[in-house]
Amino acid sequence: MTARMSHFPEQPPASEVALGWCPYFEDQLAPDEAQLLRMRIATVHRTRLTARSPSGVVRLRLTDGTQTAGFAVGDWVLVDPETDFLFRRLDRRTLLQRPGGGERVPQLIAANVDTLFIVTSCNDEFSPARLERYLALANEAGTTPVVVLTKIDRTTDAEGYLRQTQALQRGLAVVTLNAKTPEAALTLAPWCGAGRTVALVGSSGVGKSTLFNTLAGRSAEHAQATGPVREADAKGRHTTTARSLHATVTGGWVIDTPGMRSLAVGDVSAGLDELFAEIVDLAPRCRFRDCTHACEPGCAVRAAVEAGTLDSARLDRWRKLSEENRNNTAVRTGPRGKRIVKMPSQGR
Ligand SMILES: Nc1nc2c(ncn2[C@@H]2O[C@H](COP(=O)(O)OP(=O)(O)OP(=O)(O)O)[C@@H](O)[C@H]2O)c(=O)[nH]1
Ligand SMILES: [Zn+2]
Repeated sequence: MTARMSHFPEQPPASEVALGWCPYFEDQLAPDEAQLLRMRIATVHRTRLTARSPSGVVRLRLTDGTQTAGFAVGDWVLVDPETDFLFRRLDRRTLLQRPGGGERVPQLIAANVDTLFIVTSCNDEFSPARLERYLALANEAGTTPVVVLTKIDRTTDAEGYLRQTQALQRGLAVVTLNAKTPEAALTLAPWCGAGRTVALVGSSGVGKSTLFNTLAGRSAEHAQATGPVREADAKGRHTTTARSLHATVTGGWVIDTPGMRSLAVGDVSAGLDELFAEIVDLAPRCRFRDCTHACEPGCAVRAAVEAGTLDSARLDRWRKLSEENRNNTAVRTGPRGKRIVKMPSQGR
């Protein structure tokens, strides 16, 4: 695969499909909605929304009482071509959000992200427990997690980090790279092709900004271009706004919002069953249906630990996360009718 480096400065997408439009959204259209523009939310502000289409970025006109907090960067919306009035938002394929406590509504971070790059380094920062929390978050949001192990140039044991990471979830994609080299964009290209949307999460200092600049085709000298840009609003005035939906050098999109960067590990944690599938699979073989795999006789999970086929540290981490999950479940209904499960913001 060859990276198209000509995307800098940012080109508008060639088509809606190149912007991420797919049958999932097409199927939601009523016959009389065919003439409406399909646009993707690029920025969300307190009182205004901007959206992107192959013809450029516009500030949407909103009917009185529209709550911008109900929109996320990456959302698909239908827009009146004559007036730029926002008609309606389409259902999301995936949603990353920070649950609000008590009466507070959840804060929407990014929608329709296909792949969540979970970034960590091949050094002391590496932590299976932290990665598992991010994996639970990605699973819950409906995005495909890919673990990106950076600073491969600083370790002699890249294989070891790779092996430990692959053991964390069945079928998990893991890549190793030096984020500072241009080849990093090629390594990530399989997830960043035309119409694909990605986002980056991870602790401070693991290389997210470096990777973002590589993906968006920005050299270190132009890195400040990731900050606020001046943009003409509907009345022609210039306002400062942080662009949040950026073209990648391989034809995809990378979402970068402040909320994305600080997405706390442990804000969300369903997706645990997908993460700990090997334990879920063993559980029906336990003598008791409600076995907690702690001290019950006839426990197939503990038998697997004794037989050496299941790591006891892994079982400990499963227990800890599941317990937190039970103690902190906020019973609410998610956007797709899914239960949203809240965990305390441990380790923040
Ligand atoms: N040697 C090496 N250095 C790297 C690599 N990735 C990042 N760095 C360096 O690590 C430091 C931190 O990288 P950033 O990209 O700023 O990390 P970040 O995750 O964006 O950090 P925050 O902005 O604090 O969240 C910088 O000095 C990078 O140049 C890598 O793969 N190899
Ligand atoms: Zn058991």
